[in-house]
Amino acid sequence: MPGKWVSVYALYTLILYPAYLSPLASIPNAHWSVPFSRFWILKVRFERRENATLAAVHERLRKGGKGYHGVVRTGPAELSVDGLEGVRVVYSGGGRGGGGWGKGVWYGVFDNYGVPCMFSSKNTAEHSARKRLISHVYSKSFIQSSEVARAQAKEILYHRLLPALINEGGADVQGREPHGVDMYSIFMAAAMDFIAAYVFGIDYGTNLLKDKGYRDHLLEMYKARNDYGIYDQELTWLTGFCRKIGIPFCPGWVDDANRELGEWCKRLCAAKAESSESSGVTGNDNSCVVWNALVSGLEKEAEANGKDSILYPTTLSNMRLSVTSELFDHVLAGQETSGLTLSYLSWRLSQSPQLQAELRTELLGLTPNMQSTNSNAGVARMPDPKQLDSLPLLHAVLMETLRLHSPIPGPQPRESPRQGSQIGPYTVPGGVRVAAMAYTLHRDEDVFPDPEKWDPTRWLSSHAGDEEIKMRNRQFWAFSSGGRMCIGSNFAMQEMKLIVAAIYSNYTTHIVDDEGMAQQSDGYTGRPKKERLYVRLEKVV
Ligand code: HEM
Repeated sequence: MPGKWVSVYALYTLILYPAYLSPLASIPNAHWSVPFSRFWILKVRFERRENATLAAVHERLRKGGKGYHGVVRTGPAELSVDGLEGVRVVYSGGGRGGGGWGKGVWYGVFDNYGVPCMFSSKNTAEHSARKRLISHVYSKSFIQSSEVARAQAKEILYHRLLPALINEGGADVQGREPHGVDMYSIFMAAAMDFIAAYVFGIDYGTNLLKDKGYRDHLLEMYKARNDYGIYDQELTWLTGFCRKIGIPFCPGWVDDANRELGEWCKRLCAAKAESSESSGVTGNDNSCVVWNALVSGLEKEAEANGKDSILYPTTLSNMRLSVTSELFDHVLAGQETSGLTLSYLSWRLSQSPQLQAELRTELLGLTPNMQSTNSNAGVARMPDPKQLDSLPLLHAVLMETLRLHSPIPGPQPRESPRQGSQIGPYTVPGGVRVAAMAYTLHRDEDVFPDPEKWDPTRWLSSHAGDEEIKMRNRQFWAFSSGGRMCIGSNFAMQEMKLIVAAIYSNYTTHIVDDEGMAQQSDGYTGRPKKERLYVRLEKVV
């Protein structure tokens, strides 16, 4: 008899409830099996085809018309949302139930040294307290007027980036045939040098543009870290269990790479901590803007609230590692995203000499412009950041690259608040994993016609109406949105514009070997298949 009741209970909990009675049962399924099991979505994820698959599901349902409200069920307690309404509810706390959409265990892999950083912190209130400490130094007005950021950019662009293009064989040098430079590697290095300088000061940051050997090693280690994170994110219980009983679930070299990267950042922090540099010296490229803001913010918080602070358990009680964990995240988050965007931008521009010529004309209108000529050789000329930011074509090529080749195209999962929420007509109970993707938002044909085409004119008022451009800006999601939106977006935009301006004011680029660039990986981050891009640089005179 008990066997009968067990069967009834199993039938109810495994079949009837999830498929017919759960509040999620009225949401269209991405696959018939999703109410009962995660098997389908895990398979799609591990085969690295989640973005394209979910985009096709949303597209099919949208075209079907009736009954589609931008929400698709992807697992027993998982949803995928597409469209601005879902994004507003999940990422900006709109709709019934308001805020409280937090991050779940999925982001635990971004804890460094076992200590959370802002990016991985789960509790919304704690996250806001962390963000408040440093968000001012990442604001657009602060960055545009920062003499420190300007001095650091000048050093990196003129004394590292432009020389590296020549040294690494990409640029014409009299008497030498250029064989092409790996711009992917160069851009990764430039992005790291920029963010590391802003965090630690120029001397205590990195110099990967010069140190190609360590750059290659670092990129290899980073790759290992990225490729295996998915196991911990999706099979958390299994990987935890395997660790407990001593069974390795990923190759030893992955753990070694993670450990070495962690030690590398600890060394950067230790060197900074031991330095005698005083904070905030105007115009001194050795000022460590983010370090100063974070450390002084935490010290003030400790003084004001001590053990009562919301940051005490995870951060103030373990200051040194917490600071290291936070800054480690900034340098890694700031490197790959900007490096990928610049690589795709350069790849696209290299296919269009005409567009390069138009961009150069625009760049040479800067006062001063960044062209180095025989008469101004060796003079580092820095444009006004506001003027640089207002160049329409430069902005358009960057926005279009971030749209079509978003460095984070994949799902950004959040957990519905305990009290539940409402997305469109659907009631979503607490604890459901819900995610939107830049990949689908950026391919909405109504907003971006012919979405697979890289077309910067979509962003130009000379080619598109004001309302169209406004609509595109609203749908643009490369940096996410709401309280957990990218803190580095303004820094990234300025740094990338400076790098593009420095290169394209002086060179025309031609593709030598772009194998793999067209195959951007399908996952949380989108990297080109071969992780390299060889171009030849021709000096413009
Ligand atoms: C092209 C450049 C960049 C892109 C496209 C980008 C994109 C993003 C996205 C989509 C998120 C949200 C991810 C999620 O919630 O899963 C994010 C968060 C974040 N990004 Fe960026 N990012 C860029 C550059 C940077 C830079 C330069 C920094 C350096 C500080 C940075 C630091 C962060 C941090 C700390 C967060 C977590 C913010 C929070 O939780 O409040 N990013 N970024």
